[in-house]
Amino acid sequence: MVDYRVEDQFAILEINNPPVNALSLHVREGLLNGVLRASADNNVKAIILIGKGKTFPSGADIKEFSRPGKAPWLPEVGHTIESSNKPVFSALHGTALGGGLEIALFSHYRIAEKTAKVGFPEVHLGLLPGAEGTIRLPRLTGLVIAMEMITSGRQVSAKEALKFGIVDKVVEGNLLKETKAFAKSVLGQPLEPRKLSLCGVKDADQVDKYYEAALKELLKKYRGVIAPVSCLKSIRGSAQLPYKEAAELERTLFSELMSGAQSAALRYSFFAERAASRWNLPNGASSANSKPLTIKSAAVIGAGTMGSGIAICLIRSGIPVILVEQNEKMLENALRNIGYILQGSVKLGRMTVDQRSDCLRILQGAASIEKLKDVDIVIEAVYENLKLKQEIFEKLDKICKPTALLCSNTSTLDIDLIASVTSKPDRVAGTHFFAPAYIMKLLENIYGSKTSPITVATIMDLGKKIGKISVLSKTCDGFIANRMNKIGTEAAFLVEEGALPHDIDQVLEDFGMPMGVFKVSDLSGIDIGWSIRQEMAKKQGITLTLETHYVSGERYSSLADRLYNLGRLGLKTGKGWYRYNNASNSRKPIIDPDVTDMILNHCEKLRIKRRQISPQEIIERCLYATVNEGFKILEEGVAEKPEDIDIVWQYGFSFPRYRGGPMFYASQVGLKKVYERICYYHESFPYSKHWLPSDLLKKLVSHPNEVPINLWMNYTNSKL
Ligand SMILES: CC/C=C/CC(=O)SCCNC(=O)CCNC(=O)[C@H](O)C(C)(C)COP(=O)(O)OP(=O)(O)OC[C@H]1O[C@@H](n2cnc3c(N)ncnc32)[C@H](O)[C@@H]1OP(=O)(O)O
Repeated sequence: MVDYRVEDQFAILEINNPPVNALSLHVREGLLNGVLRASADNNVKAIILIGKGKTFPSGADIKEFSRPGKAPWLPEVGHTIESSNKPVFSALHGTALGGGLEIALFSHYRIAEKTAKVGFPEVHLGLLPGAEGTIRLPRLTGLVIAMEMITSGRQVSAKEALKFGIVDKVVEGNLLKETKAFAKSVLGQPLEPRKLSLCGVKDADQVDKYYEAALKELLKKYRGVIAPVSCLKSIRGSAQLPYKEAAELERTLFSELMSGAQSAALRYSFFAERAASRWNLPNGASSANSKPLTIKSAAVIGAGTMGSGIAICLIRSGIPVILVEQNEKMLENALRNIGYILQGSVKLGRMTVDQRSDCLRILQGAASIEKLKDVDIVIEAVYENLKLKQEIFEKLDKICKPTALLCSNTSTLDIDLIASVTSKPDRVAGTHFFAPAYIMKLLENIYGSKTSPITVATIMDLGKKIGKISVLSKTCDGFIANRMNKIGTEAAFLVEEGALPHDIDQVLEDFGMPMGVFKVSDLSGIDIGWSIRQEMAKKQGITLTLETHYVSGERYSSLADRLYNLGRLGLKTGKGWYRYNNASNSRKPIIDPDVTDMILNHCEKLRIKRRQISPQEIIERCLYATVNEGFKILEEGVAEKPEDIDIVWQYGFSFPRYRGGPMFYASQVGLKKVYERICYYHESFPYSKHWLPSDLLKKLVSHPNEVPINLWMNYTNSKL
C-alpha cells in the first residue's frame, strides 16, 4: 500500500491504494513505518510522500468510518512525520483532500503539481477535518481563509493554494523530479520553523470578530446542519487555545459529529450517489457490461418551460440541439428566453460571454419534426397527454434514423405505451427532467419492457455528461419520484382533519425541506394539480365536485379544487394557499385568514370533526406514507435499490441530504417502528391505499435475513 524506495538519498514513500489512495489502515501503517525507517537511515537525507496513479490521498477511507477502526490513527502518523529528523516533502497531484491534505500539513514542505486541487471536504460528510486540519490550516492561511475553506468544503487550485500559503511551490512536468529539485534547494535549513504545531495563528487576536461574522452566515446558509458550526468552533479553538488543547477540542467535536445521525446520513449519501449510477436490468444487462452510444446531436420537441430547460442542459454541454415547436411565436419566445437565461448565468459568473455565444450557436429552432432525420437522440417534452405523445413518436419512428434514441420527458406515463407505436421499442426510453430543468440535478431515466441495454447505458451516460445525477427507474405510473410522493396527498388530509397549511409547511421546513408543500404548490400553480385530477377523473368516467370525498373507494380531498374555483391559482394570481403582495412583486407567502375560513367551511360541509394535530403526526403521515410506497417500489423492482430512491428525493425534491433520503431516514428511525406506525395509520385510514403496508417492509421487519436489500446498512449503523 506504501512502496518504499531510496533514490539519490531521498526516501520515496509512494502511496498505492487505488482509486483515490484513501488513507486506509495499511496506508497509515505504511506511512508510519516508512517515515520511521527513513528517519533511521543514514543514507537518507529527505523523505518524499507522493501518490501513485491519479492522486495524492483524497482523504481518510470513508468506508472505515462505519466499522470499529484500528491504530495507527492519522494524527499519530502525522506527528511521526512532523517530528522526523529529516525534512518531509509532500508532493501533491490530483485531489489532495481531507486526511490527505492533513498529511501534507504535517509535512515540512508542500509542492503541488499545477493541476492539483486541495481542500477539506469533510463538512460534506457531516464531519470536520479530524487530524488537526482545523488547527493547522489557520496557521498557514490565517483565520478567514481557513474558515471559508473548511466550512464550505471548497477545493482550491494549486495556484490559489500557493497564494494562500498552503503550498510552497507549484510545479509543472515530472512532479517527483521537481520535488527533488525543490528539496535540494532547501536541504540543511532548520526544520523547527516548518513545524506548524510550533507556529501561532497570525490573526488570533481577531478570532471573535471573524467567528461571529462567519457563524451568522453559516446559520443562514446551512439551516439545521451541524457540521459547519462545529468546524467553526474548532477553528476558533485553534486561535484561542494552546496547540495541544485545540487538538483535543477538535477530536471531541469530531467524535460527536462522527457518532451523530447527520454524518451517518451524509456518508451514506456519498456512496448512494455513486451506487445510483450503477444499474442492473432484470435481463442481466448492467452498467458494467453495456456500452453507451456517443450522442453528438439532439432534438427537443416542445419549446415550453421544460423543453427549453432541457435544450439548455444539452447545449451547455456542447451538444447541438434542434428545438422543435409548431407555434412560431412560442418558438421565438423560447429561443429569446434561453438567451436571457444564459445571460443570467454569465452575470452569476457561471459561464463566460464566449461560452454563452458558443451555446447559442449550436441551438436552432424548427417548426416541424421533419428536420430530425439525422439527430442521435430526440427528447419529447410536450404536455402530459398519452395520445399526443403517441402521435409524435409514431412520426419520429418514420423520420429519424434507425439508430436514434427516442425519449420522452413524461413524468408519469407508461413508456411501454409510448414505445408500442414505434417499430423500434428497444430505442425508446423516458428521460424525466425536473423543473427548472437547467437547474435541478436529477435525471430520472425510465426503461420499458423492450428498452435495450444500449439505450439505458446511453441515457445514463448522457445524464452524467450534462451534469445530472442519473437514476434508473422501471416504467410504472409515476415512476420512482411521482409515484412515491405522498406528501401532498397526506398534507391535504391533515388540513381537513385539523392542521392549517402553514402549520404543515413549518413542520416540513423544520424537518429540513427547503420549502413546505403548500408553498411549493403555490409556486408551481394550483391549476397544474387541478388539470391532473380532472384528467384522471375523465379517464375513470367520473365528475369531481367540491364535495367529492371519495373516488373509486379512495379518500379524496377537494380543498385544492376549491382554491382553483376561487381563482386562487398560487403565486401567479397573488393568492393560493397563501396570499402574496403582488404590488411589491413579493414572493413571500402571507398567511391568509380567507384560506382558513375556506378550510373550516369545507370541513363543516363534509362534517369533518377537526382536532389538534401534532408535528410528530405531520411528519409521520407525510413521510411514512411515502416510505411505504418506496418499499412497494422496491418490491416491484421499479427501483433497484433504496439508494436510487433516496437520490431521487435528494436531487428531485430537495430532501435534506443530512437525513439521507426517506428510505435512509426510515432506517434511522428503525424500520420496525416505521412499520408499526404504517399499520396504525392503515387501521385509522382504511380508504387510503397508500397506507396498506408493503409486504417487503413487513418481511424486512419480521425476517430481515431473507431480504437481500439491506444495502444501505453497509455504510451505517442503521437499525431495524
Ligand atoms: C481522523 C481523520 C479524518 C479524516 C477526515 C477525512 O479525510 S474524510 C474524507 C475526506 N475526503 C473526501 O471526502 C473525498 C471524497 N471523494 C471525492 O470527493 C471524490 O471521490 C474524488 C476524490 C474527488 C474523486 O472523484 P472522482 O469523480 O474521480 O471519483 P469517484 O468520486 O467516483 O470515486 C472513485 C471511487 O473511490 C471511492 N472513494 C472516493 N473517495 C473515497 C474515500 N475517501 N474513501 C473511500 N472511498 C472513496 C468512491 O466511492 C468511488 O468508488 P466506487 O466503488 O466507484 O463507489
